[in-house]
Amino acid sequence: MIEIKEINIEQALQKAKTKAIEQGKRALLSIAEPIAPIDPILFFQSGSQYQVPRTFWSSADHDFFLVGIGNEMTLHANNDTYRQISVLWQELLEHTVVEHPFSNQKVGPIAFGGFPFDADTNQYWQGFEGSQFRVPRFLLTKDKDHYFLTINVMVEHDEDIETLSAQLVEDKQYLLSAPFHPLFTNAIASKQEKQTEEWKQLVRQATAEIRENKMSKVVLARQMEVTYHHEIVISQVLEHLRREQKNSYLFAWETEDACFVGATPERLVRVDEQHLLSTCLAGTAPRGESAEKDEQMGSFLMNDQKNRREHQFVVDMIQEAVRSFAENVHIPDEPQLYRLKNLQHLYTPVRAKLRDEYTILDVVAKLHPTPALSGFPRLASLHFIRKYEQMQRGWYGAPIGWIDQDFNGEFAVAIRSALVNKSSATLFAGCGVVEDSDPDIEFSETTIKFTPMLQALGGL
Ligand SMILES: C=C(O[C@H]1C=CC=C(C(=O)O)[C@@H]1O)C(=O)O
Ligand SMILES: [Mg+2]
Repeated sequence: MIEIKEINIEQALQKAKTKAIEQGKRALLSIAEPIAPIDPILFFQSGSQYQVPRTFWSSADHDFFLVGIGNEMTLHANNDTYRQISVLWQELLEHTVVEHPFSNQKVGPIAFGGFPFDADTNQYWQGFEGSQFRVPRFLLTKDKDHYFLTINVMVEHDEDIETLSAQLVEDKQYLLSAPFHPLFTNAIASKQEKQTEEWKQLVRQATAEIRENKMSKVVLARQMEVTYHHEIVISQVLEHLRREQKNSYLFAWETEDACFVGATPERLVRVDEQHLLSTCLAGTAPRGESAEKDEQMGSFLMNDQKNRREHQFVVDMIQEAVRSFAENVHIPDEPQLYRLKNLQHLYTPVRAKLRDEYTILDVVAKLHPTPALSGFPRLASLHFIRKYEQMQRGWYGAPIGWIDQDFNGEFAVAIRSALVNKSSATLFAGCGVVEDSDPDIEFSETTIKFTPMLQALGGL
């Protein structure tokens, strides 16, 4: 059995080598095969053995996972990031040999990555400069009950195929059969919310500027620093998030010494064969302790003018943007409730048919940042954030997701997240400030928004 697969890998490698010789440039080989069921988090954990960057993605219903081990190729763009990533991806695909028969599955060449919140500031986190998309060497796809392993490997014109093939088979076997390492709880050493009084003062300043008509809404973020007694184990964090944060995308993006990880409820856009799904998610209330209280909180949220306004800015903007490149746009008139473990939000789905001349990256470029993350109007609110917010957003609040070779894919907005660095973590939370925002209420809204990550990291 194994022998047959080895021969297949060798044959495929040979094909890629021939392409590399023909094109005078190394070629990417992408081969995929069905595999026995394996837990995506276990697969992610197995990758820690190799000290290579890992990536993790789960859809909000936790039915679809993409887990990457290693970094075979990075697409990196600093300027004109959306277009550049699109061009780099197309170029790479032209040098790719795809060997698998699964046309309806999300396997083969897939790039997973993110954009910075504000590409125009150059205030990046270390290791998260610009926009980066990664084609992992090993990619696990779990689509409901179907499991696949893709191997992506760059092949040189003079590649030693026998050696490379043996290495790939050995690594693959390790990754698919690694033992489960027991998880432990990260113990918290210290916790500090940054500049809380200054932050409330900034909310006051924002409401004042809104009343002066300088803008209508601005989303202000704050951060919390937490340190632990041990190095944080990302698979442990993901396991906790998978258990506790239903209705949320799970993501992790590792660099050499950091990891950006989170569980966000906010879809930016999904495109599947030009079927577009976007989401307006803004306006927040806590969950009630009893069913009755929860209902009360929900109906308060549905009827609260402040939250409805916060939400409507997002609906209006996304509606206008989607209409500019799609047909058959469907948007319900009224929002509904989107319930999470610690919070409930106002939610409006947007469905449309993307015109053929556009791809998901055009949509991301146009939608980000929505008024759920910057405010409205976009430029005035971004100006306020750039000038006054006392932190670097980096990839927080920015699009994170994946694209396949046909430009199908999905992007979430990276909120409810943390930047983890060995034994410390920076958590992020923001909220929409409108004319009648109360600084104390906005402050407690952001406090609740820290909770999911704080719990997952072991800090509560
Ligand atoms: C900016 C965040 O949330 C946004 C998404 C949903 C609801 C929001 C709100 O009600 O303020 C925010 O716009 C965050 O969680 O960091
Ligand atoms: Mg809010």
